[in-house]
Amino acid sequence: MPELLSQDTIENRLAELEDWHYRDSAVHKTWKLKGFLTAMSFANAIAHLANEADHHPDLSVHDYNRLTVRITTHSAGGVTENDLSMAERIERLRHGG
Ligand SMILES: C[C@H](O)[C@H](O)[C@H]1CNC2=NC(N)=NC(=O)C2=N1
Repeated sequence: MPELLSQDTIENRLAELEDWHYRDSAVHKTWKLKGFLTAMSFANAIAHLANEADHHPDLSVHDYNRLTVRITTHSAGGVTENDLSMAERIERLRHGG
């Protein structure tokens, strides 16, 4: 089972990523996209990535054009390397990496 990371470790890693925050035992970010379908498409792209990695974030398309992603490791009850790694992969996806 992946181990829980300390708040310091989590915050140091998130400092390398734009607009990601640590709260309530999870890392999360909200994007404002061009429109509803853009937000849905981005959510779907993340869903494919997540399924491949077998690590599944909470995804919420809300307020017309916003997507909120919340990532935690359910089996560990908090943030592990798997969550930070997924956040980094989502950023690369978003920036076409
Ligand atoms: C069997 C399978 O690997 C587990 O159920 C995985 C699936 N996806 C998961 N996703 C997340 N976010 N946390 C988990 O603990 C988790 N466990």
